[in-house]
Amino acid sequence: MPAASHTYAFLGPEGTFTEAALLQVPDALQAVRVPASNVNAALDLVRDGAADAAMVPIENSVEGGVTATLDAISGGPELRIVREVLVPITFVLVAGPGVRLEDVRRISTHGHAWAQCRLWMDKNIPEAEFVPGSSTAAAAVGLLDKDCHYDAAICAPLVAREHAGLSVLAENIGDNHGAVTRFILVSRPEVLPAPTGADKTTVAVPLPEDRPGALMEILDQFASRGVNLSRIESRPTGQYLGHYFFSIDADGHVGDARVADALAGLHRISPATRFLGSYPRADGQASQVAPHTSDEAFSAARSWVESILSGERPAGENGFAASPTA
Ligand SMILES: O=C(O)C(=O)C[C@]1(C(=O)O)C=C[C@@H](O)C=C1
Repeated sequence: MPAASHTYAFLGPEGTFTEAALLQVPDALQAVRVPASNVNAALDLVRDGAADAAMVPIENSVEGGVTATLDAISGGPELRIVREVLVPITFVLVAGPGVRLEDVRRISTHGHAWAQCRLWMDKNIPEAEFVPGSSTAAAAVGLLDKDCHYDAAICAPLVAREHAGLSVLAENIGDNHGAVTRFILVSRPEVLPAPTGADKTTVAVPLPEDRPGALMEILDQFASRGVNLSRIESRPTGQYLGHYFFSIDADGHVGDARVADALAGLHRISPATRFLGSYPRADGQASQVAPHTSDEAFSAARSWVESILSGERPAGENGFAASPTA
């Protein structure tokens, strides 16, 4: 993990939910924080060595995966997820001075924010037109520009509080009041956080082509080793029509024997599988491990095979038959 004097990039500008996620990382409070205009730009700062790590959104409880992030970390020079952060999401509708709710037609925000306020919009501003913004905060700050071509923005309450020129037209406009976005802190590939017992592992697995049951085989690598999946999404690789990869979050750490064995299985099936990191779960929830998938069970199984190969008398050679002297 980067030390306190390091540099963190994030999807900016100041006031994004991504910045709120970064501010949950204790090191980041004293560090240099560099806002980037999009997810790719934030990750490139890490790849180029200009930042030690970048905070980017990956998943929202209402709208699902942030495809810009899923795609950006799965291609290009390798990166590693070193931490995840959860942020509760609350939206406000803001406008410049003198604008009334009934005047609002064109509204700018991030696509994921717009998707989380659809029902409120249908009910309150049915004629609303979405103007895509690079982030919620960028859309809000854009209202202060004299050439702004939209009437209002959807952003975090904090942004409205920090800019005197913005007034709140409506509060709590998200359709799901329990919405949460998950963010990841991404570093260069040499970083691997130690196992904690409550970890998550992320991989990108290209689907082998023209192979019936390939997805079943991929899923079976996890299922047969007792590894739970918390997210699986298919994304086009972009190479040609019909070529997909799966972005997968699994419970556990690559240092856990069952996870390492599942990853080795994935690599046999799909050699271009990309390991994207093992890192502590934000909710601290420990993985459920069945006795036959524990590290001890894997170690005992390996020793048993090795003893067979070495010609030693394998422990438990008497097998399961009842001993005649028992
Ligand atoms: O625009 C922001 O404030 C962001 O941090 C991005 C983002 C996202 O990508 O989902 C983060 C949280 C909200 O769900 C809406 C937008």
